[in-house]
Amino acid sequence: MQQAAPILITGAAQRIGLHCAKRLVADGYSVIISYRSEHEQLEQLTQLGVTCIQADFSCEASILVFIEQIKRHTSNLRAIIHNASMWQADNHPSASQPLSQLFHVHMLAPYMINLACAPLLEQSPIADIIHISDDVTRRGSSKRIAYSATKAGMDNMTLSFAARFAPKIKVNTIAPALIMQHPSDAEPYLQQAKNKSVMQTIPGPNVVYQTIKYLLDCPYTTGTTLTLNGGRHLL
Ligand SMILES: NC(=O)C1=CN([C@@H]2O[C@H](COP(=O)(O)OP(=O)(O)OC[C@H]3O[C@@H](n4cnc5c(N)ncnc54)[C@H](OP(=O)(O)O)[C@@H]3O)[C@@H](O)[C@H]2O)C=CC1
Ligand SMILES: Nc1nc2c(c(=O)[nH]1)N=C([C@H](O)[C@@H](O)CO)CN2
Repeated sequence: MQQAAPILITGAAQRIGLHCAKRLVADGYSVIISYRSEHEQLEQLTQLGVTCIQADFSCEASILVFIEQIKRHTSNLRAIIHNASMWQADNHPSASQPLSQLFHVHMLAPYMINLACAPLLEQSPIADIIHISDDVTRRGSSKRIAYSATKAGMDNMTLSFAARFAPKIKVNTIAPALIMQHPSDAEPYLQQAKNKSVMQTIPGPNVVYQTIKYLLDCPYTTGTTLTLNGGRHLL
């Protein structure tokens, strides 16, 4: 009897991806994650039965290696969630480095993985690709031009892949604003961030999981961006 098709979530050894991987396991899904660097949570994920595959998407060759590892591990997939990301500023000695690095992780890796793994998704009666983008693409970012531009490229890929893969595979974007803080974030920064939305809160990672579950469960939503920004666009 074929095992339930796993869900692949990239960059899930910490923070939002880790929370969503654990919730997917708790909800009965088989889960594969990618991770770039070692995290203490990897042992707990492994004990939960999660397959953890090391991958650095900053070069094409390592993306290809990762794809081969996925194909060796499973012949089918329920969903792919492209969560891996760097919140990188533009102030780098090499002018090209931020855009090149962020292009690889936010666009080239999802593009290559989607094309190569579509046949695995098509083995599932219902299949999803979810790009985790950022609400910042609505306005751009003066300090993170490369980050915002490559996330916008991811948004556009949602439209193209949704048209290409329908009706077997749904393709959607989740566009969060501030979801969870960093340990280094000071209270004045956090209060300033809360004031940027009418909801005046930092919701935590479960709102992303709730949105993922909606997309997994809804058979009719594709080519859509679901915004999780507390109403920032209203201010
Ligand atoms: N946190 C928030 O408030 C918001 C998050 N988002 C988006 O939500 C998603 C999850 O956010 P968050 O959990 O904070 O993300 P993180 O910044 O924690 O990044 C998630 C993972 O991506 C991995 N990663 C980074 N670069 C690469 C690479 N080149 N190859 C492979 N993996 C890589 C990191 O690995 P490593 O641990 O080795 O660095 C990290 O574990 C992201 O796409 C983010 O852009 C959008 C808006 C707000
Ligand atoms: N890869 C990441 N992208 C983003 C992060 C993050 O921590 N990692 N955080 C944000 C927040 O909205 C920003 O306010 C800083 O926490 C945006 N994207």
